[in-house]
Amino acid sequence: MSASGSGVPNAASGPSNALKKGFPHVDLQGNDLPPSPAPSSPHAGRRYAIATELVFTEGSDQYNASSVPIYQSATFKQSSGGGGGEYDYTRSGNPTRTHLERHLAKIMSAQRALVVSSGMAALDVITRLLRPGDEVVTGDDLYGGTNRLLKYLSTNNGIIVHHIDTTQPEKVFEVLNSKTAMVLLETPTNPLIKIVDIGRIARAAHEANPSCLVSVDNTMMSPLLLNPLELGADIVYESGTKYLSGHHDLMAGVIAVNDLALGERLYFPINASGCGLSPFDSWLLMRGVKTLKVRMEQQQSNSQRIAEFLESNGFKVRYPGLRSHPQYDLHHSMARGSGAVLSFETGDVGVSERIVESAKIWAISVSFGCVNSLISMPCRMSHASIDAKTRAERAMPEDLIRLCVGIEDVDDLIDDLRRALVQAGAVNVTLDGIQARQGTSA
Ligand SMILES: Cc1ncc(COP(=O)(O)O)c(C=O)c1O
Ligand SMILES: N[C@@H](CCSC[C@H](N)C(=O)O)C(=O)O
Repeated sequence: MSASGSGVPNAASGPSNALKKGFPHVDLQGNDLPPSPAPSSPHAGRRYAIATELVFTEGSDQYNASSVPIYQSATFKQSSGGGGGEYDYTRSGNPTRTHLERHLAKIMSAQRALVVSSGMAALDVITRLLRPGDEVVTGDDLYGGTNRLLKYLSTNNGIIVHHIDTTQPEKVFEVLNSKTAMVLLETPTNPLIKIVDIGRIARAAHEANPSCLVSVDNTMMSPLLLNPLELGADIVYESGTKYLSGHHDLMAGVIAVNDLALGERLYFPINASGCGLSPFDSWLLMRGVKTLKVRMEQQQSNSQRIAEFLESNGFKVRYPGLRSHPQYDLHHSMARGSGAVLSFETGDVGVSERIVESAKIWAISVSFGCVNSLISMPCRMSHASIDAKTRAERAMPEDLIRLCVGIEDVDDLIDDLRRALVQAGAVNVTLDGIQARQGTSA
């Protein structure tokens, strides 16, 4: 529809070329359009509770579209030969991506957010801040892909990587020094669900080297449950493939910072390499994030019931919602919930394999954060890129089963798991119920 409201563009009375250059908002048919459609959530910071902010957006879309338009365009016409338009080329910037970035910055309580093509692309962008000779201090339980990228950087780019048990801050303090350029933390860790004291380690890292960048992978928690920037981190990043989008229909990575100069340093490699998120995936992620709270709440309450079911039947379960978790208090001093990933041991790799293969509702799949429940064996799947010797040194149980809990009916999930445990021979069945087999659980 034309801005005049007639809906019929008048091509015959279109402006001259000179006029078009002089009036950038006049379209080819001569309609005087509202300003360049750059929909956004322009207010920095949250004004409402997160449940509201997740769905609430304000924009300057010319047609007041409720859902952000997908600007599926590689280039943007300029009003003069000197360029200068808000957007020129989608690798450098795109209105749909900007809309998402501003929305995420608000939700993540950050001054700036950047969205890229995957969680690993986000870490790649962050580690491009490093120079040969720089030291990185990180955990000994990390997502396999993170471990792989760090190994690549230490083998090929002269970065010195220290893998430390970050659940013990004193061990971290021993290696921090003036060359520590980055501390890279995951909490809870994937897949051992270990908890890291972000604030304590961030303070020590900044003392050792004031320009050290403390980066936190917040994928397991999402901004709904944890805001690492508020605990002293400089950079927070997440795989948007997981909870932020929630449906396993896209790959994305999100980086958020409060320091705008740091944000510019991170934007540079995104534009230079071209890993910014595509317009369509930006739109999908924008749609997905609106339901983060309802999804996560259901996933968490299901997880709590499932963790209690397994523990009460004699399995060693790792989940921060269980009082038996050795860092229960630390986790809940930082986070507003326990998340929806848990892992447990059976004591026997063969038994674990049979459980995974006997489950029906639980899909055998890597990843987490989806509305569907997933089951996997990290040592064979998500963490297979960590060699067996390193896995053993880091005490990763080969029989570990990871459950990534979805939004299904929790009784159905428990029934399916119980049946898989029985079918796999993981439990003794008596009139009183089931119990993990003697010697199979810790
Ligand atoms: C904790 C964690 N961080 C980062 C990533 C990387 O994300 P992506 O798969 O979107 O590259 C993953 C999984 O892939 C992960 O589990
Ligand atoms: N083949 C992939 C495995 C991805 S694992 C995805 C996710 N982070 C998880 O923990 O399940 C790879 O080699 O990266």
